[in-house]
Amino acid sequence: MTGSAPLSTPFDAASTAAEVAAGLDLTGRRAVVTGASSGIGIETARALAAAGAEVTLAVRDTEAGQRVAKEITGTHPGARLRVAPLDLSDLASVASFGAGWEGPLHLLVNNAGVMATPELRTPQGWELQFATNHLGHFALTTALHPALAAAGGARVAAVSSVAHLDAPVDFDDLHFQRRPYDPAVAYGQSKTAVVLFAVEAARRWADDGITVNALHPGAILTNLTRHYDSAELAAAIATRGYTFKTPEQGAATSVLVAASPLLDGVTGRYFEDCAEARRHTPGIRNGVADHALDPAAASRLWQVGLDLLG
Ligand SMILES: NC(=O)c1ccc[n+]([C@@H]2O[C@H](COP(=O)([O-])OP(=O)(O)OC[C@H]3O[C@@H](n4cnc5c(N)ncnc54)[C@H](O)[C@@H]3O)[C@@H](O)[C@H]2O)c1
Repeated sequence: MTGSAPLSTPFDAASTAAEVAAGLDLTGRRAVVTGASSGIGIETARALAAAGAEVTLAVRDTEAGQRVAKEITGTHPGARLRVAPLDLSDLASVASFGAGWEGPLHLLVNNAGVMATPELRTPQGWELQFATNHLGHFALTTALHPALAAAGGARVAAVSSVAHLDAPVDFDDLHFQRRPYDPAVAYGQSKTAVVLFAVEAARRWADDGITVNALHPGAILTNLTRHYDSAELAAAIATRGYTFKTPEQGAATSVLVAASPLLDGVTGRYFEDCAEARRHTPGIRNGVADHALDPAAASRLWQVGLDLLG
């Protein structure tokens, strides 16, 4: 993030993934979309495939992934889709996905996520939202780094959330062993970690030609919110001044960040509604928190990830 005005594009909150992808020719590009069996991930994969990319749907449930691949091929008969198993909360599964990847990878969309799940921890005892939303994607992206570097000009889109505004990373209690568990704070912390990951990866991988940006897709009714009380959710959305988008609109910023030439060379930034977000000011609808762009926290989190993953 520079001191200059935030980067804008001809697209906005109402734009759809198809509109952002229109005119793009991604023929010959290989893309991975995590969590592409549901919600925003489906529409991200659809738009990238429609633009000619070969898209791997990296999913926990491969039967669901196959159903989505079939449905996308129905709407776009030329779509080139693969389905591969990936469970981000299981490091062996992430390692297996990374080891199985052959050749360059041009576009990686770290889209999968969980929110306020009934299960709170992984078998290692890690807080599940942090482990899935951040650590799993950290492990995946670092495992795929050679493939990204080999692509020349690869892009990583890291799907965060406006919820990052609610919680910096608490380095003294990442897994809620000292403080009472609060699912919303845990989700917010995990999404701050996603932005910090983008900041640090952008810095580390600039010489490899890899750009890494984070984004908030908007508020979209998907399976994500199924563990949440709907009245509580609607109130939280209204308090923030948001209205709901469709999944097609929700995928627009992911497609912009992953593939649009409008963002060539742009790295380490945070986008929302198809534009770079302003620094957050309390009381104003959107923005990115200072705690999510802090280079010292980004560097520290990277080391924490390496230590946790061994
Ligand atoms: N829907 C919203 O309002 C909203 C708002 C802000 C951010 N987001 C973010 O957008 C992304 C997509 O969310 P969505 O709304 O489409 O939700 P969704 O629940 O419809 O999709 C999430 C996907 O992630 C997958 N996933 C969950 N845990 C996984 C794991 N351990 N390994 C692999 N895949 C896993 C799910 O199977 C699903 O396919 C998430 O990162 C979410 O946090 C969503």
